Amino acid sequence: MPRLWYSRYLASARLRCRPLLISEQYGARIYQHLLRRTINTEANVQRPNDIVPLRKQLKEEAKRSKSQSRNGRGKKQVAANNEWELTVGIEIHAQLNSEAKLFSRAPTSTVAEPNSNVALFDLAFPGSQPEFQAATLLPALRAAIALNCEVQHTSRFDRKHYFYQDQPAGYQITQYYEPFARNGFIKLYDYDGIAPEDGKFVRIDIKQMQLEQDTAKSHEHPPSAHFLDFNRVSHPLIEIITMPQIHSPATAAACVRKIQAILQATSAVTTGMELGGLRADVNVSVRRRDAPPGAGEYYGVRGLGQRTEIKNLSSFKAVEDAIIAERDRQIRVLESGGTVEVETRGWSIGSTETRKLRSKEGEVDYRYMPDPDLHPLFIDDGLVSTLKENLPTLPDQLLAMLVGPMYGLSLEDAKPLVELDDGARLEYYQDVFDVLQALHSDDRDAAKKGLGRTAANWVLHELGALHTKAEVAWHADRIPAQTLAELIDQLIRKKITSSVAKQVLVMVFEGDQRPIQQLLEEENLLLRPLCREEYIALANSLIEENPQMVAQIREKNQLGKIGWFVGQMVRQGEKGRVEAQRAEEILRELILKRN
Ligand SMILES: Nc1ncnc2c1ncn2[C@@H]1O[C@H](COP(=O)(O)OP(=O)(O)OP(=O)(O)O)[C@@H](O)[C@H]1O
Ligand SMILES: [Mg+2]
Ligand SMILES: [Mg+2]
Repeated sequence: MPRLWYSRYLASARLRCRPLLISEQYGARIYQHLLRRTINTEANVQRPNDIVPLRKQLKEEAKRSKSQSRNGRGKKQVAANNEWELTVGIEIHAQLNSEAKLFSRAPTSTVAEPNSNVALFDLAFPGSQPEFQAATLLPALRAAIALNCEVQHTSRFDRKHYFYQDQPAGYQITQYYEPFARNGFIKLYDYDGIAPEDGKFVRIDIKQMQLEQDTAKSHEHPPSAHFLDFNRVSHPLIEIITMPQIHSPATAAACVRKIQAILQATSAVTTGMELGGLRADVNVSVRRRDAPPGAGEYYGVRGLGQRTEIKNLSSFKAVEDAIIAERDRQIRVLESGGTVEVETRGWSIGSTETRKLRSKEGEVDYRYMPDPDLHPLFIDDGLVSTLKENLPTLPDQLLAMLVGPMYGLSLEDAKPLVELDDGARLEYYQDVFDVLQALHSDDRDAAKKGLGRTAANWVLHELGALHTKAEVAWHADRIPAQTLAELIDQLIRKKITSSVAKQVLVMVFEGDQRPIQQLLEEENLLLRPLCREEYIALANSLIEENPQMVAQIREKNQLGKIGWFVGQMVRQGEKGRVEAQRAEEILRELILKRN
């Protein structure tokens, strides 16, 4: 057992919140007692400096897994899939988008100084009582409705007992016997990234959703110290439990990804997996396809193999990789005549093996019991139907809209727009599109058709690439939607060339604040089109200088080389005056039509 710095870290806590349901006088006494015990806090709190940022860990993990698949892991997987059936059920814990904690009025901010958002109840001070914060129910209900669950009229809170330093009360309050939502489902399509063997569509049932408290955050300081930050204690969570109906690692990852997208679309959560707002436990079992059904059963699903559970996965890739590793481990155990033990296992980013955390003997008996301090939760049907009517558009509906006639996008462009930057990219895209549409309000339908696709190309690829190159996170304010739309408009109206548009985009991205029209005029970038004769003269001089290339195009039909000539014309022509499309037309005429 590591030595705990529990009391010292706790002593640095500043209790900003009022104690709940206990007298002011009592609360004030405890508060003063805590302050008196404060010991040189800043000096004592060591910050971890050896922790590698998650993004970096994920990048390294991706590199490693690439080289692993090059080493032939893929082949083994196919062989394993033929003989053995994998079964997976997932438990997802998601932090709700709520200002208050589940049972106290302490704020839920995740960026605050450690131990600054803590009420006495969160620390299980004697005499403090839970006070259910009804507002936390709204994001939970939006999530349940979006996941097609039946919201229960009555649900209750239970205590799940275990002793660990991240849980000051010695129990977690959860909804074990009577959860607030049951019998939901999620639909996964091929475009969600499900495994090819799952075809175009699978439906995964959701057994239930329950409300529960989060635990404190432990900061490990090897070799023997743990610091505890109680800000996260009692942050409201929902646990979403799927039925054991997933049969491939890719589909499991797609399921978690889609649940996250739905939770984000309904503002049920504020952050996703990368920022720790969502964690997944995966339960894995295997069974031989040609053997009699196994003895395992889970709520009506029979014939399952023995499951193990891998806790606390914090990326979609980790979900997929941990399942692959655990499936392969179980197959190896069974093929060598062993049995799969009931176990809780762990997974580290970049690893190739799951590791045992505790076996059945080590499993905790949670001694569930109804919480005597909390009323049952009664949820009114009227509230559920109001929320249902006002539910935001869900990812599948958004995709359908983006590939539909109004925006006309390909699925390849629509998917990242929906998924990137927690919806901020899509919002920006729609703003750009709206301005463009307004600028073209007098065009006929046919002319308007390309607007959606052009805007997507600039938002996703051109502007996206600038962010990537500058290694900065997406920021919608960097180029206001109105400005980008005006720039695209100049391009569509052929007042500038596409290389000028890209050049201007970089200028604005780097801070040029001039309105687009003014910038184009002052920098002399507006297109003064060449006449046909000028294009022909330019093209002819290039054709004469490069007879071999011309011969290759004419004789070997190497049409791709026309692109090279186009590039040369754009470069050699007066700055910003040569339009690529027009140049290609002329080149094709001069080079090809002679034959
Ligand atoms: N044999 C099996 N193979 C694969 N998955 C299974 C199997 N049996 C059950 N599961 C999955 O395991 C999960 C069990 O979650 P549940 O919350 O009901 O229990 P738990 O894991 O014991 O509880 P907790 O981890 O919350 O303390 C479900 O997602 C279910 O689909
Ligand atoms: Mg569970
Ligand atoms: Mg579990």
